[in-house]
Amino acid sequence: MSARAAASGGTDEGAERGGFYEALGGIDGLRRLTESFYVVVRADPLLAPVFAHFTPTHVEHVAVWMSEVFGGPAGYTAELGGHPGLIRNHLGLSITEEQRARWAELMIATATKELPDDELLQQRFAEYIEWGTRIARSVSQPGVEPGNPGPVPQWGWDGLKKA
Ligand code: HEM
Repeated sequence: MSARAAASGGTDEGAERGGFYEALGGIDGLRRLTESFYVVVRADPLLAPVFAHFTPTHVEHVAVWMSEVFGGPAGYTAELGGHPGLIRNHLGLSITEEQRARWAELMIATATKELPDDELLQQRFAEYIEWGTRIARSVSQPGVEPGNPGPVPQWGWDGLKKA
């Protein structure tokens, strides 16, 4: 194990692979992913009605959010309300488990087409999506008072980084 990995309590994996955000292809890679994803979502009978008020900025904002989560620039915190802003976007949507699971399934399937063909990268990305969609669903239920969710979560080669 490298000194850097040992110091952070992680494994060698991240230290040897470079940044997770860079490996994803940076903002361009994430824009390709979100653009493709929402084409599929809007053709999906279960999800199309959920995204009836869809706007093109939605695609860009999801790419900016993911960039920050995966170690890129902190644009969502700087300009789009940070973690509380992301939570606010989902309040009151009453996302069902079926809708959450479909969203996750379509995003993970799109990632296999649009993101690099790297097993660990695809696995960590899928884990983030399973984790993040559960939070989106949970805060979307009626009557939820979000409180302070803290800073934007950080996700990398070792999964969720401890704050
Ligand atoms: C990792 C999981 C998720 C992430 C990162 C995410 C990200 C985002 C972001 C960044 C926005 C704001 C877009 C904007 O500013 O226009 C947003 C809005 C929205 N999300 Fe999510 N989302 C997730 C999961 C879900 C799921 C599972 C659903 C439903 C099945 C969902 C439904 C929506 C809807 C309907 C909006 C638009 C709300 C509105 O503006 O009226 N999201 N999401």
